Amino acid sequence: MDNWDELECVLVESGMSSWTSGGQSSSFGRPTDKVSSWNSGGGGFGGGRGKLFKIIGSYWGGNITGLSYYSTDLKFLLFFTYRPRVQGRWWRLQEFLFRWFGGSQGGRGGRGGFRSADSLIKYFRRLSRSHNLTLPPGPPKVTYVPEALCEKESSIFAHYESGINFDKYDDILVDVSGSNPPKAIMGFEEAALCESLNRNVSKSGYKKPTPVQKHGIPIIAAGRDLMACAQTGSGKTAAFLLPILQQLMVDGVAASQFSEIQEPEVIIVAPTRELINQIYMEARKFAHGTCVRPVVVYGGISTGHTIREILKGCNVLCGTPGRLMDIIGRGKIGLSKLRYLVLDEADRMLDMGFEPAMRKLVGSPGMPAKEHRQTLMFSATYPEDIQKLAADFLKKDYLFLAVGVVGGACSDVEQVVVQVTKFSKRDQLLEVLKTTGSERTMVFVETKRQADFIATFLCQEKVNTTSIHGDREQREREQALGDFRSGRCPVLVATSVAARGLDIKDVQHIVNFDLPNNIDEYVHRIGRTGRCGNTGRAVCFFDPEADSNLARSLVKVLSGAQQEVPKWLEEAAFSAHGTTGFNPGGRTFASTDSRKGGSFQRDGASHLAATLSSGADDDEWE
Ligand SMILES: Nc1ncnc2c1ncn2[C@@H]1O[C@H](COP(=O)(O)OP(=O)(O)OP(=O)(O)O)[C@@H](O)[C@H]1O
Repeated sequence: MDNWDELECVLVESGMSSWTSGGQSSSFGRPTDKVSSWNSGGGGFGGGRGKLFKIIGSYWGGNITGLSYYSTDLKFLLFFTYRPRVQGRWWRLQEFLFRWFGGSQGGRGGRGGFRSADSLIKYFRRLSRSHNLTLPPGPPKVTYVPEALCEKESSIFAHYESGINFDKYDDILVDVSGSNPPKAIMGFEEAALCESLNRNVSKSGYKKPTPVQKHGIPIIAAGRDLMACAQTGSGKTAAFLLPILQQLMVDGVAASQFSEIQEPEVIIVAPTRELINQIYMEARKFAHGTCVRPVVVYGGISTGHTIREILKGCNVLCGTPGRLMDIIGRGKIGLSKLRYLVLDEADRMLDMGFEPAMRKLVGSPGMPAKEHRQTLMFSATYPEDIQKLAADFLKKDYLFLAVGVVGGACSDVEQVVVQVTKFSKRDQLLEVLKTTGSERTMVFVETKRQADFIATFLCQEKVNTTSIHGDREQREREQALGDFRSGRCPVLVATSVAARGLDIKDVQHIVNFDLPNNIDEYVHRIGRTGRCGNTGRAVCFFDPEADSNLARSLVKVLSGAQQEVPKWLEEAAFSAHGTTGFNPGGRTFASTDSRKGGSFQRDGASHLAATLSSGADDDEWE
């Protein structure tokens, strides 16, 4: 039952016919006859009462991925969600059931009378116990092992050049709040890095630090906790890796190859497999030729392989939350030596989906209390409610570093908003792609199904396209990213799984085919281009029927990044009620540290609503 540790199940009485016929019409999705690869063996699972369950298909709606089981005796549907607490699906499932059973939204009648989703769930739990149901076996073992990495220096230090606007970083306003911040450095030489780190920095093509590095490196080196916010593509990764590696070098760590339990000094977490892998590659690059050994763990690859890698020695453990907690739970990782905990894309790591996992991580046996470790958080966006929550993880005197406007889009990205209708989008996408030619373009859509659909459509139109989303196997995801990086497929259709952190050379265009529900997600998506002083272009399809809730925040992001705001969008914004607020600071820089109660205002409840309704992305994340 190992794989089902985090699993919850619920029974839904009757309603079978509507499900099998696909007639269910909840806004949360609909059942399909798609059966996940690991359960395609069909039904006949032995339940508490023998042959009770038969798989009728996998339920994957907009927000939940789960499985449906049908009990012929009991006339029940049984839903499972895989690692729901980690991935935030559980809440959605509750909400779905609540509505379905006559909760706040009325719904399908059914039992009704439940005062809360909680009481509904309690009822299902009791029901499940009274029928002595047992869970089916978990998914089969994942056997995928990624190709061994190339050890050639030319590959380790491969990088792209910073762009013409790199020096413009010097003009960005920076605000450090909190007591006694250390002085910023002006060049890498002031960072007092050891020889091997200095060598690796210059082999990476870094000549001078970006603002987040100028301020972040001395703050971390001074042992302070940090919440840092800087625009996409401005070098946050090196801002935390360099001072951490430097300290490890000073203290002289060496990964032990002979221990059954590895005790890393550093844990870095990030929300997606591809991003954590990229952070690992950066750590490997900067640690090249030193005694520090980084290791990466994430879902979709063989656990045995992962454990073998860890047991070769591990100082810096990079992981996605699910696999990280799994490995810690298996007793392969001891936490007592941990000195640094880094949350990249920290606002994502602390929102509804991941917060429980992060709390579990910091509450794990042996994990040093926050007073005895250094906790570092980085992102380009920081909703105020998340900032408040983040403070739980940080020492009281943490520093808040804001480079530019918190949540602001990178001004090196030209943003164009095009008014569309649901039905004109595909043709308009083809029009856009005619102008981009073979230049690398990422097309963001809202659901996995849509990603498959659009990728297939583009292939039929003879556009070399690949796709990445959470339903693809890890091997396929890596292949897709590889094909896109190499230019074999210059168009990548992606869900929000690729919105954050990915740093891919020469991505010149972003198309928001579907707008996300959350403006922060938009900022991250368009930040896949215009990185490190380079310029890029982002086209956004705006369907007034579907996207009006984003109009106001979009106008604010556009004007904050000195972009042209179309008149029709301004009008739409004027008449619409935005679901998400956005720092209206725009031209004048304003303090954005929530402790100051500064001018940065976001309606906490509405952010929550936006997070909860944020499309299909939740089961995309690790
Ligand atoms: N000082 C520097 N000089 C030159 N290149 C740099 C420097 N710092 C970082 N880079 C490069 O800039 C690119 C973007 O850096 P990075 O991925 O760390 O940005 P980020 O701020 O984490 O972005 P995101 O918010 O999208 O995660 C990388 O290719 C990185 O190697």
